[in-house]
Amino acid sequence: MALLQVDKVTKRFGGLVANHDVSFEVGQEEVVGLIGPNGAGKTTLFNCIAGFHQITSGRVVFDGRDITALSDFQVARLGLARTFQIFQASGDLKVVENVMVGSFMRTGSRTAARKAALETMEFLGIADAAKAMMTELPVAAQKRVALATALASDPKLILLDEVGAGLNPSEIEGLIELLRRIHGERGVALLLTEHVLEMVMKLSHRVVVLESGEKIAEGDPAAVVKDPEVVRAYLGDHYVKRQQENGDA
Ligand SMILES: Nc1ncnc2c1ncn2[C@@H]1O[C@H](COP(=O)(O)OP(=O)(O)OP(=O)(O)O)[C@@H](O)[C@H]1O
Repeated sequence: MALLQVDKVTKRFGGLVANHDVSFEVGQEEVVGLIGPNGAGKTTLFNCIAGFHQITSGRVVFDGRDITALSDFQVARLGLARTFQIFQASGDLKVVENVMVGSFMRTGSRTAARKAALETMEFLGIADAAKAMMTELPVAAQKRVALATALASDPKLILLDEVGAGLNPSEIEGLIELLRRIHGERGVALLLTEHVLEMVMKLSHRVVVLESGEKIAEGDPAAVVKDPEVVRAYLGDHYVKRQQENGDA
């Protein structure tokens, strides 16, 4: 059985339908990309899955359990972690204290939470920054702290909301490597929404495409980016032309 089942999810805000009848699955240890133009409904769908929004209709099943009616906190406790588009770390806290917010999902002990946070930071190569204040870190390091906070909760699945935004090409490469390690060495499944297509293409086993709240395509990343419907709705002809010039198509 799939780790995550999104089953005919619809989310309305008053008269606006942000997600309409969206269904897809994420397998155990799979990496799935969720792409689409601005306003397509990607973040809303994340919020529906993670228990931040009450969905209008449909069902979300995680690890064999119907989580549709659960709160964000209950969902996180079951092993479904997320990062936010804008990282809401507290600037008043040290880096390690931010990461402990994640480890407190698993333990009530401050000592154990601190130990788990430090181990996770070691794994992600940011142990040196443990005592720094969040505000002292550059953007790329803050993204790693966001990942560490999610990973410290010992999740089965992490939802990544535009973690590549604001990073330069070499920082993107570093992030891709890190996500590969989180997936490969920790066996964590990933669902990522991302406008940095290179990340989606390099990491995903499968891609789901949303437009105006509806799923318009799903499949192998290389095939999906050639789908005429996806080109029309999201990528544009210039993307296909550039790929052809690079000999990738
Ligand atoms: N809390 C809300 N109340 C009302 N409308 C909302 C709310 N959140 C999102 N929307 C609307 O739902 C639609 C989908 O927005 P959403 O942020 O999910 O898209 P997105 O695909 O994540 O976009 P982007 O790529 O720009 O982040 C938009 O029309 C947006 O204005």
